[in-house]
Amino acid sequence: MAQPSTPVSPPLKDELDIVIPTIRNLDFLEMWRPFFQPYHLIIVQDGDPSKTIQVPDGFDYELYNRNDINRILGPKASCISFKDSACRCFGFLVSKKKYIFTIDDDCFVAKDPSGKEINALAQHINNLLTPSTPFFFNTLYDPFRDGADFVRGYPFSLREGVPTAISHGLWLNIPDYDAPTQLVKPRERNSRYVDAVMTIPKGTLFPMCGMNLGFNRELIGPAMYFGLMGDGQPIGRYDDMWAGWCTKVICDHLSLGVKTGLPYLWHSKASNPFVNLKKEYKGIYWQEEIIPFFQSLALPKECTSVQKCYIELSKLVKEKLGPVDPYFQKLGDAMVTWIEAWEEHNNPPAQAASKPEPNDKKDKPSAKSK
Ligand SMILES: O=c1ccn([C@@H]2O[C@H](COP(=O)(O)OP(=O)(O)O[C@H]3O[C@@H](CO)[C@H](O)[C@H]3O)[C@@H](O)[C@H]2O)c(=O)[nH]1
Ligand SMILES: [Mn+2]
Repeated sequence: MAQPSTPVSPPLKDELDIVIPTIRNLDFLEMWRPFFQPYHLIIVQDGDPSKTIQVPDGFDYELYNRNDINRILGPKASCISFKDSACRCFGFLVSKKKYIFTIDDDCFVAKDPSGKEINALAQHINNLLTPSTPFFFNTLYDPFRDGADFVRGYPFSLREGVPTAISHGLWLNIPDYDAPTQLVKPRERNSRYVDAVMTIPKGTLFPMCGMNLGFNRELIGPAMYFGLMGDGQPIGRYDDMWAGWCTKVICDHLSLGVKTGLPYLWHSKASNPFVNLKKEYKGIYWQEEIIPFFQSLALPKECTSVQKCYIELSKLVKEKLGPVDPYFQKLGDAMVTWIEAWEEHNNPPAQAASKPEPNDKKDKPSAKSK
């Protein structure tokens, strides 16, 4: 007699949080319910904290607004952006899980060329649980994928690969273009589905987009700071780019891997290119100085942890980019504040026996699932 099959637990069910920055409603979750419902959500509500964001029933979540961020971080809340999707990194900081998947609230389930709905989360998990190959490019792309392998001439000494820290997914429909490109190509849509995952080679930077992103929080979390953007800042929409450049140079230094390609999701909403231009324009010319800075960066061998790398990076940002604009002095300081906040919430000093238990009411979210 056939044995009843034991239900298979969703992969990393208790080891992964889904972080969503939002200024809108969260109806998009209905389409993701089959894939997301087993997982815990961390919702970072940006903008007016007095606004109530409805979370569809049946999801396990905690929701933080700006009042929570200020209460939980105190003065260190100054490093968390306001009125920019950069606020999502607060969710990375308060998570207690090993893995993070972050997604924008205008991103939906896409279909692959066969018409099958894509479980983007499962693909990110697979990307993160299989090694990367940053030191030698495999021309058949991801060698750890079913039906592929290392090609002839690939050194056997390199075939073990390295741990994967980041999985960068892509988008059908509205591509993540900058404002000038959006302005000249307002109707361009991405319909090209490229069935590939590849490791971004060591020494190569890339424009990391935050709308469909997975990462191993234990390997690279302290460097996933999305910078000072939005309200009160001279720049916006470079949050994920900044985090991508910082994390990539640190991954290269620590021999960790970054993958890009599958999974795709369906990006539905084109933000206003004129508004975006106002947010981006300084970044468009600053990056001509920022990229050579990251490309020429050499972190000392004494930097053996992400935190040490990041603190060293913050010093170099102030020293080398400070002359570009005083903003980078502020950003360098905010990078240090971020690490201090990260350590406070993730590696607190052992509580002396005599000290009272910390009042964890302080760290409670505004709202959470029933
Ligand atoms: O002030 C804000 C604005 C938006 N959000 C939330 O952030 C994401 C992305 O917002 P949106 O989809 O409107 O913007 P896009 O231009 O498509 O975003 C791309 O640019 C990057 C911006 O840095 C972003 O990562 C890319 O996807 C949504 O969830 C909004 O609700 C916010 O929190 N605060
Ligand atoms: Mn969007």
